Amino acid sequence: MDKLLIRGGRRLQGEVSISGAKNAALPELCAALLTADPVVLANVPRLQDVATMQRLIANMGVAIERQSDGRVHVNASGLSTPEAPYELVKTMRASVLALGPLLARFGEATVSLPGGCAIGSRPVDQHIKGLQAMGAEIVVEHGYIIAKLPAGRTRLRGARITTDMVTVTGTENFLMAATLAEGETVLENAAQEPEIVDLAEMLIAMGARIEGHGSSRIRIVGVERLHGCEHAVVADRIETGTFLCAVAAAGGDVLLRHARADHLDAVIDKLCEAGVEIHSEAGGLRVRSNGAEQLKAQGFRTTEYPGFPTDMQAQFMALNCVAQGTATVTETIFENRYMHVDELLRLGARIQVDGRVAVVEGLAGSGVRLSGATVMATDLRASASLVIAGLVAEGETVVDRIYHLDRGYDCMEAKLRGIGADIQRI
Ligand SMILES: CC(=O)N[C@H]1[C@@H](OP(=O)(O)OP(=O)(O)OC[C@H]2O[C@@H](n3ccc(=O)[nH]c3=O)[C@H](O)[C@@H]2O)O[C@H](CO)[C@@H](O)[C@@H]1O
Ligand SMILES: C=C(OP(=O)(O)O)C(=O)O
Repeated sequence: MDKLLIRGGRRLQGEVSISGAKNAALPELCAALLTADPVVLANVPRLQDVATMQRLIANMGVAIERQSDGRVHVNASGLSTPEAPYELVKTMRASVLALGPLLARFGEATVSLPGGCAIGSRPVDQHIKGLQAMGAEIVVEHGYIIAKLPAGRTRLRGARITTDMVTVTGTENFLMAATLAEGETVLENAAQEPEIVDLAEMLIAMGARIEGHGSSRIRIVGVERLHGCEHAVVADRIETGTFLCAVAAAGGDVLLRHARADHLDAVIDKLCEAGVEIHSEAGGLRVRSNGAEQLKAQGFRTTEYPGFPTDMQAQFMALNCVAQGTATVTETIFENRYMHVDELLRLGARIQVDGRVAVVEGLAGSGVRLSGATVMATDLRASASLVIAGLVAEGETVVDRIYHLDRGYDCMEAKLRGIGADIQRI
């Protein structure tokens, strides 16, 4: 099983190319199931979840092929099996995104309850409730969501859907399902993440009638059919934020090519308050830092977009561990997203967790540094936080179970090595 060996203490210098967003590419691959025409997705990141989604879609009888230039061609004209079996979805939350498109185009879908990061119980009750409001008959049996249209109906019907909480993949499922439904669907309390906007733009390019994406109220008027399109996946704001934290902690001067500051305001504001220099320039985002010793730890509270993303909580916490002062972090989205804390403690971090609140006492100025050790990745962003900690720890850090990291980062260690980190896969 692969591990990462990191020798800490190197400054980071040069350029990194930010890949397409995992959390946009995955729904967009599912959106290709909504049409029998060819769809081409460009800027698709090379990562395990995308490979899993490709297998899942191919298993339905769909032609799907990745080209060497990062384009993925999908042709769902021959889709024969509207099913997502457990074996293929157990590692990936986003597999639930097959439900809306399959139901909308074929009137039936059988999708295993999804896996993904074990950061909370992560039910899909809102997805089911919303699709039921659109006329689907749904039962959950033997670990599968089995959905179909009632006898005599060929299309979902538009509905007003108000979810109990803001849900990203829930909003994406309803958005995709509603494009082919009869009549108007209004999504209240919709997620506003850039990945939702990117998906909506792709659907509009396929002929969908959508307005309000990027706000909490999205209106969709269903059409009878969608056509093919070519769409480029938006840059990954979480990969961007991860590299910003890595450079902030290790110190250095790096250009993040293709990165978009406008999708990461909450994180960039905190990094600037900490003392990191970040500005947009031709081709991307420039980050400069004199290293964590010079930075001030920052408190934050994770919330839905445009607030501080839960997917950046672990990486920013690693930075706080080595900065000056004490900071309070509150995780409001997932009830079990502090699994990196025990591993950071193994490296010598000072963190106390009480429920959803973590108090981090930064080591800068204390005369003590993080010291390299063997740690275990427990989920995707936890893995990234351990890599950041390893970049600044004294001596060697070995991060075990990096299959979590490979789920969601495109060649992370190669990109870090390219800017001077001493990191290798063993
Ligand atoms: C593939 C993908 O895009 N994953 C992202 C997506 O996950 P995902 O879409 O799974 O997260 P949600 O936005 O749905 O979850 C938000 C909260 O709502 C709860 N909930 C959600 C749906 C539901 O039916 N019932 C329910 O109780 C969840 O348990 C969680 O506490 O958004 C999360 C929040 O920004 C990110 O951390 C994930 O990276
Ligand atoms: C939690 C994440 O992914 P997933 O929803 O796919 O588990 C993530 O991307 O940080």
